[in-house]
Amino acid sequence: MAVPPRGTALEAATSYVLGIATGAALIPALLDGGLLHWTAYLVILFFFHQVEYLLTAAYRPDTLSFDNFLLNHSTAYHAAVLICWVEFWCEWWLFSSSWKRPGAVSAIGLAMTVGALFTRSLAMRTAGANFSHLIETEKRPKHQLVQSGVYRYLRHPAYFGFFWFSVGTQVLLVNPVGCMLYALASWKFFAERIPYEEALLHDFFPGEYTRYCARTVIGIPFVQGHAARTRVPD
Ligand SMILES: C[S@@+](CC[C@H](N)C(=O)[O-])C[C@H]1O[C@@H](n2cnc3c(N)ncnc32)[C@H](O)[C@@H]1O
Repeated sequence: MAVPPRGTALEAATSYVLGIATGAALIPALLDGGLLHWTAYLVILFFFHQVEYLLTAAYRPDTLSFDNFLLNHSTAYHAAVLICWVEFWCEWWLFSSSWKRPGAVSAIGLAMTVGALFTRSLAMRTAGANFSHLIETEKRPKHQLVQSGVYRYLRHPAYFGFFWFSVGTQVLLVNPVGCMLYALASWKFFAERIPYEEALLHDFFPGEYTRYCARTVIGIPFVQGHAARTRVPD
């Protein structure tokens, strides 16, 4: 089958059709096997990656590429996904009749992933053209500091959504090892990325970003922002 060119609407449409067709074919068999949580995980993961691409296509078509699916962003991500799949299937094989079954824990995980996906999508929509998957190191003339909507309360709603989504997927799968691994790996990633991004934003919007930081929270436990470089004007 011919592969559509990268970064085009045809590519997005093809992946949608393939994803939905494959998913639709698998879902009845998975549900018959009592794998409601695994099915929900696959569906929500599919939507997560699609939404990343489609919102970039809508608001930042200038940066659009296959990378915006966030499928190939790091080896660590692929390793984490592999470990969580291995954990799920080993535990399912051993404990499918007891604690590994879908129940209250997976319902909490599902609520976490849906809430986190919603928050991240809302952030991308609110930030619009000011959002980019790669941190911009030069201020574009049209770059404005977004302080409305979900950014009124959360300083990094997209990162907040990503962090809780990643942990939520492991709660949904009732993966104790995956929960710890994803929480630690995501935490480390954002504990390094957020201060770096904030240092740049202090430079882009001197004073204004400091005042904005003072009235907003990050929402990822124990992650600190970057202290202001400039004095807050009186
Ligand atoms: C991947 S986006 C993440 C945005 C934000 N940290 C969040 O979690 O919602 C990274 C880009 O967003 C920009 N950015 C972050 N916060 C912003 C804000 N409040 N207003 C405008 N641009 C922002 C940064 O300059 C960076 O290039």
